[in-house]
Amino acid sequence: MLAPSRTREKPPVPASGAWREGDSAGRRRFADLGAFDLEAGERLPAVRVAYETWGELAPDGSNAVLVLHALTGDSHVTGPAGEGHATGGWWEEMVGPGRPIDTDRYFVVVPNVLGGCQGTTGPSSPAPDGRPWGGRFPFVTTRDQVAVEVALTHALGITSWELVIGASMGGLRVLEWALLGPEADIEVRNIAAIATTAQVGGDQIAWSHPQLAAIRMDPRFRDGDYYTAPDGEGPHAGLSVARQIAHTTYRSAFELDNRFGRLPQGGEDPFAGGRFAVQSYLDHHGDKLARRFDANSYVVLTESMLSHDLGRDRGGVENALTQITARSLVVAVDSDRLFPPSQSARLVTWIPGADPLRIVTSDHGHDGFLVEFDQIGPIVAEFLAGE
Ligand SMILES: CC(=O)SCCNC(=O)CCNC(=O)[C@H](O)C(C)(C)COP(=O)(O)OP(=O)(O)OC[C@H]1O[C@@H](n2cnc3c(N)ncnc32)[C@H](O)[C@@H]1OP(=O)(O)O
Ligand SMILES: N[C@@H](CCO)C(=O)O
Repeated sequence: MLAPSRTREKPPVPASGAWREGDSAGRRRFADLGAFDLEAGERLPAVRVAYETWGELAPDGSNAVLVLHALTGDSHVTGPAGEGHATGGWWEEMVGPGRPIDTDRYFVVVPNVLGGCQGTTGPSSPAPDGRPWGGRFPFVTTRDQVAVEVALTHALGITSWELVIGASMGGLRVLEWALLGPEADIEVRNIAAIATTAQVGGDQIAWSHPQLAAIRMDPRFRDGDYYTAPDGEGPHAGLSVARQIAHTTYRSAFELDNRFGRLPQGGEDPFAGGRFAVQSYLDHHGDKLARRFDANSYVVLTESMLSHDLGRDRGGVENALTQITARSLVVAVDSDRLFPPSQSARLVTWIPGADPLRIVTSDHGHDGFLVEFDQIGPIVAEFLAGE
């Protein structure tokens, strides 16, 4: 895991003049933030962040909201497909004019995460020698990802966040933000941590293990250096299998049994080489991700999630949680078997003054945060209104 851990005294703030705003692509804009020393000891000599914004920053800077996406999400939290985006926003019902995170009122910023494949520096970005980083891309932690988001915040001239909100892997960063933001002189007034945890545990590491193996064992993975492979092919099969394993954990056993049960897929016969419908469903989600996501980023981001331990170098999880000063909302999905409600309850127990745990009722498991807008929307709106 991590090389000898060292506590960063302050997240890196680029020296004056190191930051410059880059060009844009569609709605996305780019910020070049300079070099970053990573928690595990390596250095990224040049970090670029792709981000999108909605709304206007108030003259006193008091209305900024940071939305942090999950594993395969991106900066396109709302808005139509097109302008560089293959799909519409992944939290369309949550962010926009008159929606729970109201862009008529708030200035909403959504960065793409460090290590991803949507414009922020990641394994497919060029290394200093001009070739893609590929398998040479360094190990990054949740804290490194937040350190980059802290630098983006400074670069945008934002000194306080009214709300930092995210689910799943986004929620991991929300919790780090609650501690690293104030250390970097950025006020974090409210946090909303949805379907997430303070410390990735044995069950989550276990589910990740065969996903990482599926990608690495694909002969087309080539130790991560497949971008320039002669046949132009990457480890799509391995990535698809990884997604199928993950997707099973994103949905509930109840849903899979009741929605698909033992139904065969279309005209296929499962006893004669055909598939059950649930197998076809997983094939579909696996193939769809393999067409839109980079396998190296999947590996880097999965490993960054495994690094997540809010208590590392902070005297343990509970001690770390007690240092959170933001007003805090914690939301769990009752059928989430990946980030179970017990892990959310732990947050509420130890974050001083946290609102009572809000439980979303859903058959859809962890993915409830992407489905149950009728419940999550009012919960977030009520939390913001209650400030
Ligand atoms: C913050 C972020 O995480 S952003 C990333 C979010 N997006 C993703 O994760 C992309 C993957 N998609 C999903 O996980 C889900 O579609 C969600 C969570 C977005 C929405 O959940 P639901 O509305 O319940 O969708 P569901 O799980 O039923 O999947 C629907 C898809 O499965 C397909 N499907 C359903 N049954 C079958 C079957 N038997 N065989 C093949 N395909 C099937 C549907 O045709 C549909 O395909 P499409 O998405 O290409 O149109
Ligand atoms: N569907 C979500 C699940 C992980 O939270 C994603 O792909 O990011």
